[in-house]
Amino acid sequence: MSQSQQQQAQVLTGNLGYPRIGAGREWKKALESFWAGRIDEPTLHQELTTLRLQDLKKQQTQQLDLIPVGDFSYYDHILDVSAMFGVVPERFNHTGGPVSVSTYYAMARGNDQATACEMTKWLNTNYHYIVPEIHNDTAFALLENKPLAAYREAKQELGLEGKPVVVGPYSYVRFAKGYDAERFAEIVTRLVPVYAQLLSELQAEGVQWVQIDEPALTLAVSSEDEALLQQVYAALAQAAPELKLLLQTYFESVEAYPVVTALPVAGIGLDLVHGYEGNLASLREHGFPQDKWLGAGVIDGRNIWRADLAETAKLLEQVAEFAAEGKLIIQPSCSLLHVPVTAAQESALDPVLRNALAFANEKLEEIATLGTLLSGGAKQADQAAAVAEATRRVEASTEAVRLLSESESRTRLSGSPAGVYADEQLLRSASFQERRELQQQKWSLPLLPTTTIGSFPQTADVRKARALFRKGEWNAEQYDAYVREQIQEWITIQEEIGLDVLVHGEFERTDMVEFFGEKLTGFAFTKNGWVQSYGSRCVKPPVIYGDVLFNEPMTVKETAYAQTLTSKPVKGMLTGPVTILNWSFVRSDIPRSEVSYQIARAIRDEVEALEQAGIEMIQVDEPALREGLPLKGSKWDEYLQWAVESFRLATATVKPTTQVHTHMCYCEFDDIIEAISDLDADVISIETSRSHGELVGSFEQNTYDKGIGLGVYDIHSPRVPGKDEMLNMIERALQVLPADLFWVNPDCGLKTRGKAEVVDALSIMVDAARTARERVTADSSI
Ligand SMILES: CN1c2c(nc(N)[nH]c2=O)NC[C@@H]1CNc1ccc(C(=O)N[C@@H](CCC(=O)N[C@@H](CCC(=O)N[C@@H](CCC(=O)O)C(=O)O)C(=O)O)C(=O)O)cc1
Ligand SMILES: N[C@@H](CCS)C(=O)O
Ligand SMILES: [Zn+2]
Repeated sequence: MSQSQQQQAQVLTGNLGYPRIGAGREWKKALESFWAGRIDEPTLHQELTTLRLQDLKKQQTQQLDLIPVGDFSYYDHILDVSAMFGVVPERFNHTGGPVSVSTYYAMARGNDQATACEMTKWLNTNYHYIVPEIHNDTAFALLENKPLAAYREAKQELGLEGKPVVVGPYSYVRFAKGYDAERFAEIVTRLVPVYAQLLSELQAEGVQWVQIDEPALTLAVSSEDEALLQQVYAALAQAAPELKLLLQTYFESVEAYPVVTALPVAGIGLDLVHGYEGNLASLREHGFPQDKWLGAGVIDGRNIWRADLAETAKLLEQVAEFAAEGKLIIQPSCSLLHVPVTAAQESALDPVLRNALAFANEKLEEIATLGTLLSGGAKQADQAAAVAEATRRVEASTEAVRLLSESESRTRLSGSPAGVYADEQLLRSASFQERRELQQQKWSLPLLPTTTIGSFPQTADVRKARALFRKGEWNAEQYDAYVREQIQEWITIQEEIGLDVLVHGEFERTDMVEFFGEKLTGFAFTKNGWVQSYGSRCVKPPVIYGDVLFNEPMTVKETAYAQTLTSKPVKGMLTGPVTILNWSFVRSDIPRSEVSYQIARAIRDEVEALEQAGIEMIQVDEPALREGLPLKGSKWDEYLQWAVESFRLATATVKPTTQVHTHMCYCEFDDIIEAISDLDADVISIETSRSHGELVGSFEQNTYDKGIGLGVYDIHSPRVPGKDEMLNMIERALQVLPADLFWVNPDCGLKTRGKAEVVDALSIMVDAARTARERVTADSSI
């Protein structure tokens, strides 16, 4: 939109963040080439600059008023803030000045000298950020002004008046670790001058709008924090009075709404999709300040369905009532980092479904259309017709998708209606104590049994084999034979290493969710619907558009084959219903709980099929159970009830001697320990090592009374830890947990690692477990 049009417009349009991976995952390829030494640093900069500018040009074509700059990253945007403010842990030996690319990547991935910084889930998403390590006395300094550099580049190269984006001080410190909770306000206050400098430099450059992301404002905000926020934002407003600060919240409704909306900023961004009820209730109860812009997040940044633009326009009109004339910004509900780049490449998809999809680019089109519609003007009739047409298309495609799904499932989905399951479907037939004895007799495992989490390296070779199969150059027999070879090789390796419970290695799987989705009814798959999960690792979430149904056994062939190769137990490996749900793009016409129960019934069929095939140790992974936890505590009980019930529905019908395992990673466990215990799994393996043993602490305060494996080494780093390091982890855990319930395992699956490092690390792990075993046995015989 031109400057003069903008002046006349009654509303602005904006974006909050754009996927950084590129439509063809160019970003991932550039990063991985650099890490592998295939390209040098100048080439990395060049390739990422090209991509960054392309992304901005794409947004420019939509003629949005507020286009974010500085949201692009070389790895993670929280790590960018840490690098920018000199929050570099001592072990990386940073001696001042801007953080180098090698130190930046060492913080993210670790190197020979130093372990990586911890990584954890970004609120309730499948995106993982690098956790800032802040100590009580950390000194902050603005080592470089990244948003300013991004703004200058966009202006020089594209003539774009960008909107720099930065995570705000309150959220940055809340999502950091390493300081005492009572020092929180002091640390945030210490950061203020640095933010003030950053903003005043932007102001001096002539920047108009700055987006400050404060998603932590959707979490519980204490009264002390309210006072802190007032001080912080007063200081920032004073430092850069000419800047228009857009205080952006997302993923839920704002807490402390009256305080937040009274902060001295130019605009407040609200999520009107995932925070719809709460934010609308606050708008109704408290109104909206007439001196501020209201950023209306009406286009869903977390799902991939086209918006019903007529409905959205109605919502916008309703919301516009609260804002002063001409002070509305139409936006996505959050950054578009969480959706794929474009649906335009999905030509292989059923046209019915393809028509129903909107990825990042299509969402920006939707925003632009809404902007034109709400801005009025001479072409309003044309625009209304365009919106009506878009709406008709959505309605038609939604109806078509429903019919498509129903025709597949109508005759097959029978039994209890979702959510109403009898106890025999949800409860194991014996208590954990009874099962434990029976299982000990059956399995005769040594004290501190060793195992892994499921996957072994998905090498280039494994991926190539799958690609050949997909392209039709290999037939199913050739591909199966290749997978069997891999299984055989790794069963031998596991036996040689001396692990107690083996796995088949998951070589046949692209991804732990996509693989199951491909075999169930109700799922569709994109070709290029990639989303960043962490660093250069991407996932392609399946699309659940219909009722989910089991068709035929999905994992029995490979698992049973692996079991024929060894006398040691082979653990079956499944993904749990809540994780399949949370890592998919889910239909929005029925409650998520219902979809979860549908998946649970399908997984139960698989659990039973494995058991019938003689696989009597079965792991049902639920790494996304915690991620799905609502951000508001008031919504936890409802979620946990159906999430736990789904897991039990999937697993409870097995024999008492069948050992059910589960696994979780990348998350805090303290606050859901009770729910984890309610899953009634016989053994849980969890990630611990990247949090440097802190998680063990959460078990100190809680009495978890079932089998538990605490990860003893970080699988995200190529670094192979020494035996003493692992032994320390084990012995630290044994101070808290009874030895006869304790298992020894890595943090998570090993699919991202190379063969040599896995063999080394697991051999050391088994050695460490043996030593720990000897010590425990010696101690107990004294
Ligand atoms: C445990 N984790 C998972 C999360 N979410 C999931 N949905 N799945 C998970 O496992 N969230 C939390 C963590 C995040 N961890 C990871 C770990 C590893 C990855 C990863 O390795 N991603 C791969 C993509 C995996 C995949 O689908 N591979 C396909 C190959 C796809 C591909 O690249 N094809 C090529 C062509 C290949 C050729 O011709 O040679 C192409 O399209 O260009 C496969 O195996 O077949 C990644 O590469 O990023 C993700 C999350
Ligand atoms: N079984 C899976 C769990 C990842 S969370 C794996 O090993 O990759
Ligand atoms: Zn895991």
